[in-house]
Amino acid sequence: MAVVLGPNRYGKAETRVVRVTRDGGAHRVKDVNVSVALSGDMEDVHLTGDNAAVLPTDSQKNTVFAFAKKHGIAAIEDFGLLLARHFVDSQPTISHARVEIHEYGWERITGGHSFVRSGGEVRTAVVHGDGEGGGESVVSGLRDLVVLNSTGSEFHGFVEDEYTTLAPTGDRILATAVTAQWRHRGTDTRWDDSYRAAREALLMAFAETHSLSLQQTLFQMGRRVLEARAELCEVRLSMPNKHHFLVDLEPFGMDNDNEVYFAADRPYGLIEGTVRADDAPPAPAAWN
Ligand SMILES: O=c1[nH]c(=O)c2[nH]c(=O)[nH]c2[nH]1
Repeated sequence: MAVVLGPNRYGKAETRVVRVTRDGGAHRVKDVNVSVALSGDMEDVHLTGDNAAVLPTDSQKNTVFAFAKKHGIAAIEDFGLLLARHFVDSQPTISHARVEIHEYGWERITGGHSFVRSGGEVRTAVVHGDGEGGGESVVSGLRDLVVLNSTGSEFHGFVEDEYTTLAPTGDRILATAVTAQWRHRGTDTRWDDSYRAAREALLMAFAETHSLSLQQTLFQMGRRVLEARAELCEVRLSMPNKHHFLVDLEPFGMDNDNEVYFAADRPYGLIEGTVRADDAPPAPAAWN
């Protein structure tokens, strides 16, 4: 039996960078978490310990900080593309770069330099690049977008076996924390506009769908994003069903007309799916 090296990659994960841009007294803050993973000519380092092809992960981290200073951080997709191109184009031993960036939003409170962390959600981007002339792909998205409908949600007509105790309902709370990724057809995109519109489409679809299941809501959310944005071709959604159970108040002589709920944190149903345009090109590296 011969033993061979399989697919591999390496890089500095989770470099946390805060970039302050000072326009006079009005500051702007970009708060990001950058993970780089490089691959290429890495047989020797694994098989013999020869590091001649290895750009240290420490240098990768330093590059992230230096690029934040030199180029600033515009849309995280732009910053990811800059870094991916740099690593592949400057290093003969590196043929592919993956850069994943998470962004934490800050809103100005008052004056020029006081901020409050906005929402709980995190904006995400994954960029893959093979260097100049090679393929590039971008997947954008968000995590932890927490939403709740206090009515407009039903769940009934489901399978009932000998273990089913769930009562059908015509009116329940529907709540979830959306993780979504959407893939771009190309890289010539106004990333911030695209992100804002996709996020808005997700929210509007969640709010406006009279839901018969979280699965149905999921499909409507993905569909709305694709219908709103021609530059996008596929949406992947992962949504925990954050169950809210009506509390039995009868022992206290009170009724409960959908007013008092117990918000359970676990277990939760986990509803996941992708919604695709029927002309979507084959999925690129950033998607998988
Ligand atoms: O929207 C729902 N989908 C399910 O598949 C499911 N299963 C369950 O117990 N409650 C729910 N709700």
